[in-house]
Amino acid sequence: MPTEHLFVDGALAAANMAQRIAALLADAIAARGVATIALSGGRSPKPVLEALSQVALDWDKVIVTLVDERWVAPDHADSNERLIRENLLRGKAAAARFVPMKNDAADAYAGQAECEATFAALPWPLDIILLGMGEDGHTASLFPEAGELAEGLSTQAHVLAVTPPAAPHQRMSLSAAAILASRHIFLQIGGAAKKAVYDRALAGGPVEELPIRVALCQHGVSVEVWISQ
Ligand SMILES: O=C1O[C@H](COP(=O)(O)O)[C@@H](O)[C@H](O)[C@H]1O
Repeated sequence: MPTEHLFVDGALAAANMAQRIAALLADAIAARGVATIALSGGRSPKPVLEALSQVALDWDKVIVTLVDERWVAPDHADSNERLIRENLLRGKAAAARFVPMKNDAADAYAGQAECEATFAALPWPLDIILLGMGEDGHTASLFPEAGELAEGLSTQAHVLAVTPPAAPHQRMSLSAAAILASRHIFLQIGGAAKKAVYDRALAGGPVEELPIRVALCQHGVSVEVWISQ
């Protein structure tokens, strides 16, 4: 069972979560000299990224990367890299090393081999993976009904290119195996609709129906779920 943190206020959840993440990053630096965190994009992480950017930490020893990316230019409004650069990699956190998923390939499929080489060179297991979840139960870019879902759930590669069935842009996503090659998984759940999906995912069923079950229905990695209204 995941550990649940319940908040009525999203800002309070973000502030507490940032402190918890910073403490784990500091522990990792103390233990191994380096800390690694892979972050989600979308709307949910912005407040926690802003809070984290103001925390005092040996940020020059922190590697920041993504759990998924939309295959758009890094200055595009939908770019997850842009979200991280604008909200986390500033202030105290400006010294962190950012490893992008997006490269210069024309599409995500053409960029997959280079991205895999980049991710294979990271120090696994990653210390923290911060997941989001869509109301369709997708996490990272492991979408229900995507043509690449079976591959994403079974491959031992770190990343794969994905075409979402009902969302814009080709994606690059961590595989299920890479998500579970981590020391701590955090999941952000905001609002009643996502909470209902989360409850359904916890109740059990096929991972293909709600891919967030990759993180929730396993016993190898500790999972903290941060829930706000
Ligand atoms: O497309 C994506 O969606 C999920 C959820 O995003 P949110 O806007 O509902 O928070 C996100 O976790 C993922 O990284 C992103 O690429």
